[in-house]
Amino acid sequence: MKEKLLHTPEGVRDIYNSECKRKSAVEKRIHHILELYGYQDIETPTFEFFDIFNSDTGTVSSVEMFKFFDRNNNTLVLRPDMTPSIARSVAKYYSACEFPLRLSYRGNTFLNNRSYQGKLTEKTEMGAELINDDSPEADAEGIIMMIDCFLAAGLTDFRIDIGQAEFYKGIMDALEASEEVKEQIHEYIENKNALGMEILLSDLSMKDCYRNILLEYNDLYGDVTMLEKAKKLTINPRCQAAIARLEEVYEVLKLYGYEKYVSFDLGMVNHFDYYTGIIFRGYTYGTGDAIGKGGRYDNLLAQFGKEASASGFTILIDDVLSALSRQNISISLKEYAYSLLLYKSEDRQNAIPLVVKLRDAGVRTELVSITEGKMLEEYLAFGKNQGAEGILYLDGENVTVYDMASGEQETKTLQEFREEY
Ligand SMILES: N[C@@H](Cc1c[nH]c[nH+]1)C(=O)O
Repeated sequence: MKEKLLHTPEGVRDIYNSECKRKSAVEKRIHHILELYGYQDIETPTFEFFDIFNSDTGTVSSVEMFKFFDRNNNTLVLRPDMTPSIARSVAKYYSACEFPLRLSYRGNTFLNNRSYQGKLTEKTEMGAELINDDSPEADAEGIIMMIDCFLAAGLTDFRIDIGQAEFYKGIMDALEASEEVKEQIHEYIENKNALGMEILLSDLSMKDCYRNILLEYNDLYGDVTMLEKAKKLTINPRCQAAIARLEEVYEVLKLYGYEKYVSFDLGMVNHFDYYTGIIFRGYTYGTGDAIGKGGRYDNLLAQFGKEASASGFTILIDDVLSALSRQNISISLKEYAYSLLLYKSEDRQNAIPLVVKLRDAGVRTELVSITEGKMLEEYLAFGKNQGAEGILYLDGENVTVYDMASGEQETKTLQEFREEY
């Protein structure tokens, strides 16, 4: 029975000790980037009414959500996606604002999928949304920030793939085919199944320009030169405009010197229906799935009563962390330098002013009273395991400093020690 009490449900887990420290360090760095671009923090609730995420929103499908009821029988869901919550909140609190609004967030999202290959159903996301700006610069800003966030986290080898929801929609809306056929086409594009597409199209009559583009879909991937090729394949004005937009975004990326990080993928299929323009995903080695996702969603806020353009992205923090460990990239925890101050209860009147002084000086210090019957060595081992860089031991009028990295120790009088800090 006791043993069972120690388990967590499938798909969720504890994050503790050094892993938790690494996670906080990465979050801190990413947050710094979001702040540098002028984004302001916002918090929304962990659960919301089901309607915020219903099928009109175009987010995760209903079966993938954790649902429950409140005492008035309203259906609630653990948020599966941060973006609709931000859209709801903006429509409510910034309804009259017409200027660019930059909001950033950190929060956990929940997907009720079968957890396979150790995939988690609870994920920590950090992201940013830019509302009331429909410019190519705004599209580019999300991509540029995602790159800066990856760099700040310590990744060096990553790639951002950029697609266009409008390009795909341009073709699909112009295509005279049944919904069933369109769904099949969607699936073949998503799975990059060129043979399936060829067989499907051989039985269908359609304009050559659409047939050609569907047959070439798998090859609509690569650097900016691929866009030239795609432009020649279609005269559809929506598709042309969609490509022109990508070219404009590319120009902005070049001004930042960030074009080296990006590739274009017109075969990228929206994972959410709310996207209306550019879509992008960040990939690195050591994780199969994207570690960052984003795009433009100009119709979502209208669902909550505010007509406003919007774009943004999110970074999957847990996946960034596992990529960093698989790539053997260590995260310096220097900014988290910390120590333990050990004292015996009879020295409390000296220990408290001392710990206050240390904290005032910016040293992160845990105050630990030594339990009778326990050995100092046991505490030193515990502190080392906790990642403490230094341990102080207050014993009457003396303070001994143990340097955990070098193993050296030095004893000073309390007076001498106070004068140093
Ligand atoms: N919420 C999206 C990412 C995003 C943020 N803003 C725009 N898109 C996702 O989870 O995939």
